[in-house]
Amino acid sequence: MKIAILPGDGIGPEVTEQARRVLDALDLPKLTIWEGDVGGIAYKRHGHPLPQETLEMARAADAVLFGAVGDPDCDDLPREHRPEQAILGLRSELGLFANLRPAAGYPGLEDMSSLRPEIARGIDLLVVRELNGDVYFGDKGERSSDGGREGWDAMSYNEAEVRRIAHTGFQAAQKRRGRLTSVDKANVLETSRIWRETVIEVAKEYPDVELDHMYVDNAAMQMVRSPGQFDVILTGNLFGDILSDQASACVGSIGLLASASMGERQTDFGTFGLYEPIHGSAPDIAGQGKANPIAAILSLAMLLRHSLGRENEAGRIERAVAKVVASDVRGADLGGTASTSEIGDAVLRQMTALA
Ligand SMILES: NC(=O)C1=CN([C@@H]2O[C@H](COP(=O)(O)OP(=O)(O)OC[C@H]3O[C@@H](n4cnc5c(N)ncnc54)[C@H](O)[C@@H]3O)[C@@H](O)[C@H]2O)C=CC1
Ligand SMILES: CC(C)CC(=O)C(=O)O
Ligand SMILES: [Mg+2]
Repeated sequence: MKIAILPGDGIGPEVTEQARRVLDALDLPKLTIWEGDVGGIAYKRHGHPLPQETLEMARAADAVLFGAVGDPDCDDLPREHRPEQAILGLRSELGLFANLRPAAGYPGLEDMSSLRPEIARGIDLLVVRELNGDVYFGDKGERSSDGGREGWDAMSYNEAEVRRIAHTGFQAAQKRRGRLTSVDKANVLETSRIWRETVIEVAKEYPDVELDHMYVDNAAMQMVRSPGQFDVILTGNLFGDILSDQASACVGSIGLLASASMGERQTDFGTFGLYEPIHGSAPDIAGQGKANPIAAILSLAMLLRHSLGRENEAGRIERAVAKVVASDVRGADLGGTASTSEIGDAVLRQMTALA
């Protein structure tokens, strides 16, 4: 089993270090771990945010554990050299079109939700976000116009792209509570009209899944009004990016939500994937020991489950995390004083207790 760890920038290395401690504590046999540069640090060391060597390492692995990229020092670089291009490049080069972002409330954490506790208690949803298309990958540029400089980013989806992510969404709903909400903006966007019609076509293959459609503006409102109504949310790259950050505040903190990015490639142990917290490099708290490493640790659990077939270990990590989250060991994001490494220590202690 080969895991490539790409810590990246800002709090990326801080949270990834705690996930690495958890991985080491599992003492898995026949595991090889590689580490590579990505993002702003890679640009500074190698002149490119996604060096060829890093991409090849990711390709050769069974799974990638990713931290975060983004560095204010790089804000003025041309787009192709900015750190964020590295994660977009990995997602497209590795064919990772399906981004799974689970968001579920934790008993004992309702007080930290941005919602009233009785509303927060009902959250148990999965955002299935398309990851290889939409405005992030469309034609883009800058031109002069009568109104000064004009930027554009083309939004597009074709039927094949929608179909494959729709299958992921329906199959996820079958394994959960059998409900799928497709989120679009079909009242005004051509992209969304194709999206909606294609999802309706695919739905015929999943008669056991209850499908509904929601415009994204309403979905954002419903997410804070009554998030318990959602089971699986199927949506595009941009809307999924935004709604999943919003879901994290409903749960309690962006430092809690993990994600899996999957494609079609099978490994000897499962499906190849890249696993990362949903948050970014958080330059505002980087280097201060304030980052919550739970999202990175839960990303490792997803990696073990989906790419390495290690359900027992994944479950053990998740149970340990639930105990820590329900305890008084909380970071600043959850109103506490525990540092990044103290939260890591607490997870390791719970893992030992559960062994
Ligand atoms: N996949 C990736 O690598 C991503 C990279 N980014 C990049 O990260 C940089 C910062 O972006 P922002 O918009 O500020 O988003 P962000 O997610 O890095 O931070 C948003 C807010 O949440 C807080 N936060 C984030 N993670 C936390 C954690 N684990 N524990 C406690 N608090 C946490 C931050 O301190 C900040 O106040 C930018 O360069 C952005 O492009 C943003 C999102 C994803
Ligand atoms: C750098 C962004 C494209 C990534 C992001 O915000 C995300 O995937 O959540
Ligand atoms: Mg995001």
